Amino acid sequence: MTAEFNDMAGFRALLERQPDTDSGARDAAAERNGQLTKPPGALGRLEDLAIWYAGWRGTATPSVTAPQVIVFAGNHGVAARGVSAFPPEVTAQMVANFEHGGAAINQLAAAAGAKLDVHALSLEDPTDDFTTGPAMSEAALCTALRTGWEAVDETADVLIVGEMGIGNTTPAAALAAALLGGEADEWTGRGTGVDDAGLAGKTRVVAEGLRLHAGRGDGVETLRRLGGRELAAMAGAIARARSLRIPVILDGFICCSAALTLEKTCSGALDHCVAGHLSAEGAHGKVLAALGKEPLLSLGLRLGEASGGALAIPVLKAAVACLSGMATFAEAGVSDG
Ligand SMILES: O=C(O)c1ccc[n+]([C@@H]2O[C@H](COP(=O)([O-])O)[C@@H](O)[C@H]2O)c1
Ligand SMILES: Cc1cc2nc[nH]c2cc1C
Repeated sequence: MTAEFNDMAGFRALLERQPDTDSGARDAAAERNGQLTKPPGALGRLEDLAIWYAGWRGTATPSVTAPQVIVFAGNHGVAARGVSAFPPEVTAQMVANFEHGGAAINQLAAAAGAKLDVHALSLEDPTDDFTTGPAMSEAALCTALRTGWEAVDETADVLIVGEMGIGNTTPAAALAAALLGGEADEWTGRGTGVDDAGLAGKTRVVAEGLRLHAGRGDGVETLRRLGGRELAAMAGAIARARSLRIPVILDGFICCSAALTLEKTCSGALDHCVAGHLSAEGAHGKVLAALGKEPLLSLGLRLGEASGGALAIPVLKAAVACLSGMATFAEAGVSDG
């Protein structure tokens, strides 16, 4: 569907009038969970996960049958500053690889029974280098937000968003630093594998960006100044999923920094999201802590492209299958405690 906003003010207004969880369905799911044939709490975090999902889907006995994974790709002016171990042309090359089925996410999405969509955002036109000015105009930001918004399949029952963008751990670090505070070096890491000199240069680039843009506006304005097209598209898709009451599994550091811009614009904007995994990029854990989200998995991944989110789909499916499919003590004739 066509997005319901034309400018940043319209997007902010939309974030403020998003639907909330269905507390009746959530409470009914919690009630049902308490009657299932297991000691109380014995399924650990799977129980909270399934109850959370039930609330967003509006039923005490939901199912997960239509997961959608979307990978957004973008290029970054700041990549010219030598912040990545790989050259910018790899972004478009990897998009071709996604389209030919050769990337990790093709296998992970298929293994999880998810549909995979890929959206490349103006790869031939990188964002502006944020050390010299804002990364994007308002129009460019809104075009990217709308790409994300319109990419969400209304019939999906869980959404995973991820990204591909050489250099994008630099804007992700800059966004996290600008919105959460602290020095640049607390937020930069090796990304695709920069060496010590590369990491030092990347940290200087983030510090330059912070001097120019930190404290100049809310999450959406900071996204315009320090973000990138694929980050904005992820934010737009996360917001659209909320409007459709589609729960979201977040991916790694770049995905969560993009999501953070929504939370900083409108508190509670990520209530329909869970953290799929903990990335090996060190600052990811700090972003998740700031968001109050505990990752479902911790497998040492630092790939992006929605990989950690996709890996969490089977965990969600299993949690929801238990909630909806298990027998109660009464049904099974098992004595409760
Ligand atoms: O998801 C993560 O936590 C993650 C951590 C490190 C790297 N990446 C991926 O690597 C690329 C960014 O790394 P870099 O070094 O080019 O900034 C981008 O395509 C991301 O998908 C992703
Ligand atoms: C090869 C490659 C694949 C990726 N997938 C996500 N980010 C990536 C970065 C590189 C360099």
